[in-house]
Amino acid sequence: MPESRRLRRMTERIVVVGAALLDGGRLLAARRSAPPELAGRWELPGGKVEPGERPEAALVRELREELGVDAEPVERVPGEWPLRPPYVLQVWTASLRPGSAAPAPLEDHDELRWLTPDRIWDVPWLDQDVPAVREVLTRLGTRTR
Ligand SMILES: Nc1nc2c([nH]c(=O)n2[C@H]2C[C@H](O)[C@@H](COP(=O)(O)OP(=O)(O)OP(=O)(O)O)O2)c(=O)[nH]1
Repeated sequence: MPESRRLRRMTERIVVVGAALLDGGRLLAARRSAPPELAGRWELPGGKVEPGERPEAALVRELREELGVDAEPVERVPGEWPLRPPYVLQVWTASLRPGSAAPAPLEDHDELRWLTPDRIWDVPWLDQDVPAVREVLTRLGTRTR
């Protein structure tokens, strides 16, 4: 690992952006296919913010790579949730831009599901995502679309 990256890891937290992708009051959940310890559990699609990258830009990039969609970040969901150090999860609500393809599980996931608020807990979310999803849920139907 380059020295700059090593130092960054020692001294800083690295943000993972998760997208609360919303459509018609439903939230998109994605089932991880890897690594083995996370496979089968559900998460908010997204990924690591690269050095120098704005989190909103990382979110748009990750959703294009993982789901093949053209997404627009809407607003930050307040809070920050610890993952395996040095990672922390931050969440933005997002919507599909007009003309975007429908989400498809292109990489990292093997199933996607649009969940209505009453169905949010039907899937086994990653333990570390539960508080973030709970926060998203409180905003569904109020601050969204
Ligand atoms: N995307 C995402 N990652 C999560 C969530 N919850 C959680 O613990 N993680 C973990 C899984 C991974 O260890 C890390 C994010 O890695 P990733 O594999 O999704 O991101 P990436 O595409 O940038 O990764 P990489 O393969 O380039 O290293 O955060 C979540 O809700 N969304």
